[in-house]
Amino acid sequence: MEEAEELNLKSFLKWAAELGISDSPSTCTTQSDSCLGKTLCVANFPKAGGRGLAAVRDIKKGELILRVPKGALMTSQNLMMNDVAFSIAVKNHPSLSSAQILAVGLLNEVNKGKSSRWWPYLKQFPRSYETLADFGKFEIQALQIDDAIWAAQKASRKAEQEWNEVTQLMHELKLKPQFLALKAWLWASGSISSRTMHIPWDEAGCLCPVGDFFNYAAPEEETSIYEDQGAGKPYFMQENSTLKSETELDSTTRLIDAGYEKDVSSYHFYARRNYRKGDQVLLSYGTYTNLELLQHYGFLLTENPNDKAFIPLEPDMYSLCSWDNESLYIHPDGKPSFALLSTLRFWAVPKTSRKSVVHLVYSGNRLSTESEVVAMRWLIMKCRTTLEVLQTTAPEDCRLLNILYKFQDIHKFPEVKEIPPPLASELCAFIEKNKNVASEGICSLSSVARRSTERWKLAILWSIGSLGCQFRRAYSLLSLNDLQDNKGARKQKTRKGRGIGSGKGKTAGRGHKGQKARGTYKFGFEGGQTPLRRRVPKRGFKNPFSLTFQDSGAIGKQIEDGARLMGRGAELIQWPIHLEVSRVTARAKAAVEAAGGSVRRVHYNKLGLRALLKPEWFEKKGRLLPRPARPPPKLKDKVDSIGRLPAPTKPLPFVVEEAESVSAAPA
Ligand SMILES: C[S@@+](CC[C@H](N)C(=O)[O-])C[C@H]1O[C@@H](n2cnc3c(N)ncnc32)[C@H](O)[C@@H]1O
Repeated sequence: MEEAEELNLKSFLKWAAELGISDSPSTCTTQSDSCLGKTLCVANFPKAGGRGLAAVRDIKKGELILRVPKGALMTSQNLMMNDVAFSIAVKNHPSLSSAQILAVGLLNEVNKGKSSRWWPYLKQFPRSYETLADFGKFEIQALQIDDAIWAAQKASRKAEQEWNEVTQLMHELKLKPQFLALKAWLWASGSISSRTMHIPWDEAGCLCPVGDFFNYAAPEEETSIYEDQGAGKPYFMQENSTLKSETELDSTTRLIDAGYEKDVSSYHFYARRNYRKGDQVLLSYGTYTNLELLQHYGFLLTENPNDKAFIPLEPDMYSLCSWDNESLYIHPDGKPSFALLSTLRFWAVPKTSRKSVVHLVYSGNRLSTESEVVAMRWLIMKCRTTLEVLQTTAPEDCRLLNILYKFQDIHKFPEVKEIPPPLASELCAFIEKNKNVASEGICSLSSVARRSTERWKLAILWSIGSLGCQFRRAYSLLSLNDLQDNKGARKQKTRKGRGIGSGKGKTAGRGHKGQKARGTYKFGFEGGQTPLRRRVPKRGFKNPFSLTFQDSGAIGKQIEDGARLMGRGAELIQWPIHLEVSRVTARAKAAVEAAGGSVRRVHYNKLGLRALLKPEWFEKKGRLLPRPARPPPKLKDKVDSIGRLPAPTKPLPFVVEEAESVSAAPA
């Protein structure tokens, strides 16, 4: 820092301390020489915003690091209160916006020079800005992309129009001729655009001494959630929002890093994260794309997580899209936004099936690999055509950037042959127009030309860094598992035996006669050799005549081949009971007979058992009940009688009639 600048800064910090600005609000600093030094100090960060504020000690997240009282804020209200002439003049121009009034008020104070109470502060303002409104025609064209060119043209048109609107007021205030010029107006409106902070009572905001020394860092994710809800503005920048007091929000849950606090009538700045001694302390002005940063603040971030490259759709796609154009963009990593992706997925499915997939698309689902590939191919093609229409390629832009850096660093002009052809004519014209040749033949750039190169560099940086990267990254959207064959790369399957015209119609490529021509053979046939099922010896035996009896405790379970009475619990039988079962064990029989009862082994075959247990089945089918089957000779000794069908309703007459029934049974 030069000596004069250092002195100016010193006197500014003293002036600020007198107004009550302090970086240690909790300690009393009435007679201090500087408002800074306890928590923050002014430092230079060439790679991150130039002049900024650094931590002089370790700072914890959420700590209050700077307090600016209301009286120290430069607002239209404040300016009018201290200048009656300005206040009267403004009242005669009710159509002016609050930002215009603040900008005129700023010029009015500059016009007063040293007699202005804000003079120490005004000397800290930059001499010029690089916002889009300051871009000349040449620099605007260097942006290359239509949207950006249009935004820059609109910004400079708006600035000119606002200047025309305030000229009358500036004349009434009798400003010096240099402050009536467009250049002065651009400076004033650039200051308002890039240095003001939000206050709830004035849309134009306020100029906040020392507070406007904080450089910018993009908001972190949790902050942006809240910002999204406020349509792109951080919470503290939204209208009607008053900052919650320190007591309402504890330091760790604080969502914002600066804001006006009504209850203490001051602007407060909080640390958004932990800082080590010497770190630059940064502030989030809001969520901005690089083009918006360029438009409002005149700088770009090399890594901006909030950057967007907007994608215009084809006319037929807009009818399928319910999102506004603002949400159709590519992220810095090249991935499409949710709105863009779902619109493309919807467009990629055939018209007839769109109705059935609409809910899937809007819940973020992939529909099919084919539609995904179609959507991504369209996006890649769009990015490619956007890049192809640019006048210069990325490597050419990089070369040009190098040349422009050389301009400033060593004041040496490149040989024309070093310059890539598409740029040569522009660059040569620029050099010719702007070079100053000193007596020894050494060339240098005028200060105007140097500022112009600054903006030119920003325009190129934007087009290669911000926009180009996103479009180029979009190429890598397709992953390996999305790959598929080109059309025609797969041969159609030969359809055999479908007409002689195909050449494979008559014998279908199988030749004449024989097993191969007929082509059908038994399952397991191995061409005549001993088949596997005969080569391997049999193991085990399954008796197809075996019967499975449930034991008599299984009454209620499904009975398969009959019921067998077992001896378990035989001691419990104390009354005479007469039983018919399929089989009985000796112990069970002895127990039943000991109690005076009897057990008889009755033979039913499977069908008979079914008729015994489920006679209704036969009735339902309209079939007659079968006749009871006789036991096979092998089982003759194992049964006492054949069963009876239908099921007996009365107890069997034992003892006397038994002999008769046996003799009546067929042999
Ligand atoms: C509120 S002022 C911050 C202090 C400013 N550096 C100064 O010296 O007065 C905003 C301006 O600082 C610069 N700036 C802030 N953050 C920046 C960053 N991260 N990278 C580059 N420039 C930045 C831009 O020129 C912007 O217009």
